[in-house]
Amino acid sequence: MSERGEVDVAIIGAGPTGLFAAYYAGFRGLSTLVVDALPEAGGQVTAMYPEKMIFDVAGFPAVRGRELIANLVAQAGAFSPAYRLGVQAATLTYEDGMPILGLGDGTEVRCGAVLITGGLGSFTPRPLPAAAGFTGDGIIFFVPDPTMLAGKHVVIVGGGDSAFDWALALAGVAASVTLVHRRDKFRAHAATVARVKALPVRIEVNSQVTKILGSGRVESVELNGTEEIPADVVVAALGFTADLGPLAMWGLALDKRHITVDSTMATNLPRVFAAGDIVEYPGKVRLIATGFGEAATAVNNAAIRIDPSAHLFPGHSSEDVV
Ligand SMILES: Cc1cc2nc3c(=O)[nH]c(=O)nc-3n(C[C@H](O)[C@H](O)[C@H](O)COP(=O)(O)OP(=O)(O)OC[C@H]3O[C@@H](n4cnc5c(N)ncnc54)[C@H](O)[C@@H]3O)c2cc1C
Repeated sequence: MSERGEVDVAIIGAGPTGLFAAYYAGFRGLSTLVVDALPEAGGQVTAMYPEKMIFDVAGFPAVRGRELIANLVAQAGAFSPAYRLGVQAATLTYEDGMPILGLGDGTEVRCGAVLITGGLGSFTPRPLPAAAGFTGDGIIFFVPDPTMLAGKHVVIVGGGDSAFDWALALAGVAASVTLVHRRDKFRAHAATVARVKALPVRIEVNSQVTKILGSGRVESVELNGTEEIPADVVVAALGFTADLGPLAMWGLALDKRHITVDSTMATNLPRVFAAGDIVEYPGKVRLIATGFGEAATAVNNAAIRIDPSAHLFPGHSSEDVV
C-alpha cells in the first residue's frame, strides 16, 4: 500500500545532486519539496565557482557553472518542485513511521521519504567585519546574475576565485568594479587574476573596507579608515564555512563528516536516503557526475519505499517522446 505524506520526497540541498533528484522524482510522478539553507540554488557551484567552465559533466563538452545550474533548475521545473530556499532543514522526527521534517522557520512537513543531498553541509558565508553594525541593503554574498548589477558601483571584498570570477563577470556590466583585498597575494588562479588586471577593475591590495556608509542601503564604503568610494553593492567574497549542522544530530550513521549509505542510497534511518557529496561508501568519488547517478538510484529506491507496488526501474524518459 502506498503511504504518502504531504510531499512525497523532501530533498535537503539544492546543489546539482538535489536539483537532478527533483527532476527525477518528478519524472517518477512524485511530488517534491527542495529545501536549501542558501538563498540561491546550486550548492557549491553557485557558492564557489559560478563563472568557471566545467568540462566533466556528461553531454556538455564545456558548461559554465551558472548555466549548468540554470539548466538543472529548468529540467526540474518540468515537474514544478516546491522550493524553500534560505531555510535550513533542522529536525527529523517520525509520526506513525513517516518522517516529519522540521524547517528552521518552525514549519513541519510530513514526507513519504527524505533525500539528503546536503553536500558539504550547511554553508555559512564568512561575514564582512566592517558590515557588522550595518543593517541596510546592498551587502551580498553571491552574484546569481551579473546583469542585476548593471549600472551599479560594486565593491568586491576578497582575493580568492569567487572574488575574481565576479570581477570578471561584472567588469563592463557594472558602472565600476573595485576589488579590495587585505594582502598583496591572491588565492585566485593566476590566469584569472591576469584577465581581471587587463580589465577596467580597480584593485586595492593591502587594503580593507573599514566602514559601510549609507542609510537604508549601501551608498559608499570607507577604505583603510581614510578614503571613501561610491558603492551601491558590496560583494563579500570571503568564502564559506561548512559543517553538517543539524544533520549531525539526527542519528544518521556517519563516517567522519559523511552519511553512510548502502547500494540503494538508503541511510540507517527509515525512509531516509542520501546522495551526492554528502555520502560515503567504499569507492565513493565526489563529482557532479556521480551525484547525478546516485540521485537517480536514491529516487527510484525511495519510490518503491513510498509505494511498494511501484517498479524500481522507472522506464526510460525517452519513451513518451515521439
Ligand atoms: C572550486 C570547485 C570546483 C569544482 N569543480 C568541479 C568540476 O569541475 N567537476 C565536478 O564534477 N565537480 C567539481 N566540484 C565538486 C562539485 O561542485 C560537487 O561534487 C557538487 O557540487 C556536489 O553536489 P551536491 O549537490 O552533492 O552538494 P553541494 O553542491 O554541496 O550542495 C549541497 C547543498 O545542500 C545544502 N544544505 C546542506 N545542509 C543543509 C540543511 N541542513 N538544510 C538545508 N540545506 C542544506 C547546502 O546549502 C548546499 O546548497 C568542484 C568543487 C569546487 C569547490
